[in-house]
Amino acid sequence: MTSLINISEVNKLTSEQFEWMFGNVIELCTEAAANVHKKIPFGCVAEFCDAFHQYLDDLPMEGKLVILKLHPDLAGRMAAAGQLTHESAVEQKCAGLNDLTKEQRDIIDISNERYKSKFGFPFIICARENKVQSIIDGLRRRYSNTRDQEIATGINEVKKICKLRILDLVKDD
Ligand SMILES: NC(=O)N[C@H]1NC(=O)NC1=O
Repeated sequence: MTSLINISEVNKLTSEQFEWMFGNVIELCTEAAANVHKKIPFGCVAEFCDAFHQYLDDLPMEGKLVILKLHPDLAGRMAAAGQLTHESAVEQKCAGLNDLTKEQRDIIDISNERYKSKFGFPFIICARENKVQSIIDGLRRRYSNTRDQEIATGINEVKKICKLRILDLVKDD
């Protein structure tokens, strides 16, 4: 477990150090960290989170789609092959996705594929704020949304994931 660093220490990081530390607060998106580094100094953690959220809001539609597509499926092939990022692996375990029954695994597999073929990007939900049943319910419920609604919902979930990842790394002074 990494120890938390203060926001005033964050403000002193070089861009290389900053990208190393925050390059995965948005899954596999070091570009977000490079962009946010240009905005230092930050007064508090909330302001720091807002800068990442603003980065997401400012992306054009195509950029938002790239972000959504950088996420692995929940309980998908990458998880089975042990190829998740450390953060994603911890989050998926926390939601109980490592202990699925055969029936739950089949439902999630089929629902993930159905979702991806309708929308063209993976179903994204903040795993740490959910458990297996609410993930299955979300997969069912959100499938009937429009693509625009799901892009907005997916980005909103990325924001929640991002905030929790930041809170694992940074504290106020
Ligand atoms: N597909 C998906 O939601 N993946 C993400 N969710 C989460 O909490 N961590 C992830 O990698």
